[in-house]
Amino acid sequence: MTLIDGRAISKAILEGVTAGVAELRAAGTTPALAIVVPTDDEATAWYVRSIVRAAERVGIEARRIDLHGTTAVELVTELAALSADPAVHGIICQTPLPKGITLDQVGQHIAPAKDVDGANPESLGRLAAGLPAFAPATAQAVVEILQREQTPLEGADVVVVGRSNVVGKPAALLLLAENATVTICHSRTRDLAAHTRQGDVLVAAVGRARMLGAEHVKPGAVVIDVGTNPTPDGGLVGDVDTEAVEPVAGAITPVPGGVGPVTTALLLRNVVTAARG
Ligand SMILES: NC(=O)C1=CN([C@@H]2O[C@H](COP(=O)(O)OP(=O)(O)OC[C@H]3O[C@@H](n4cnc5c(N)ncnc54)[C@H](OP(=O)(O)O)[C@@H]3O)[C@@H](O)[C@H]2O)C=CC1
Ligand SMILES: Nc1nc(=O)c2c([nH]1)NC[C@@H]1CN(c3ccc(C(=O)N[C@@H](CCC(=O)O)C(=O)O)cc3)C=[N+]21
Repeated sequence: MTLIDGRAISKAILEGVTAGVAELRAAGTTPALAIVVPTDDEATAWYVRSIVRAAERVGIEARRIDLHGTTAVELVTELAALSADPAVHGIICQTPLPKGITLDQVGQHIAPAKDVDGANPESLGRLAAGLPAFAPATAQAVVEILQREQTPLEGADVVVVGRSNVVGKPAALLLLAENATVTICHSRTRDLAAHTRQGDVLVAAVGRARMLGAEHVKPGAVVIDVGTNPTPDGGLVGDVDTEAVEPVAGAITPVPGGVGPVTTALLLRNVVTAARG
């Protein structure tokens, strides 16, 4: 069983990002990311700090805009202003959003060219149509990890558990583009384990601590655990019961140290892509 090292993958991606930033700066452009934070959620705050830290290291300017308890109108106005600001190349709007506001709604006001976390439904549509678009960084991280681990995807049976617009759905579209045979499971799926046991690759994006056990995993499968569930003692666990699955799986991403750090690196890579225009 291989424990996949997400931090090492993140480091390798960030080296490429640093080189890309240097090129842009030499040509007179300082790549800039706007991070809109409409929540005081603690897990989100951690993610934002980690984006800002990584951005500083690679030379990307990170502008943080705190809008706790904002209204839909205020949020949309801010996203539209950032979309029109030539000094801003990438925009990410953090979730969760205040009650009654959905990311699909406000995401429409992020210009697709700056939509580095794929929040605009237009970006998701373009992704589905096979047109160039930014995918959410987390969904990209799933595929990037599989590719770097040299997991064959063409013709492989890949099972994604979860169908959110941020993770499950775009991850399934990206895997389909790699010619995998993709099954998407969700809360209404009958006999989840019967499906997940077919997966040469299993992607868990549910948001339920340690929900998937040994009975859900095909022997030798590569398991990508996207879940980041806070524990009462301030820790973090995935959607997969890693200890139970270890004797069955071929490889697995740990939580922490798996998909999370790769997500941050890919978000910044997207900013460089956006800044290149
Ligand atoms: N590492 C990272 O970078 C990131 C990690 N995450 C983590 O990934 C996880 C998923 O996030 P997100 O997609 O936003 O979550 P959502 O809550 O939006 O979606 C969860 C999905 O899981 C499905 N689901 C819920 N319960 C079950 C069940 N019992 N059996 C099968 N499917 C079920 C839901 O089905 P239905 O559609 O039917 O309701 C839904 O499609 C969370 O732990 C989140 O913290 C999220 C973003 C980034
Ligand atoms: N629009 C939007 N896009 C997101 O991608 C998004 C979001 N909103 N809102 C919040 C969630 C959460 N999320 C994480 C990313 C990285 C880690 C991460 O790197 N975690 C570390 C550990 C953190 C710790 O130890 O506490 C790791 O997994 O190794 C965690 C969580 C992205 N999210």
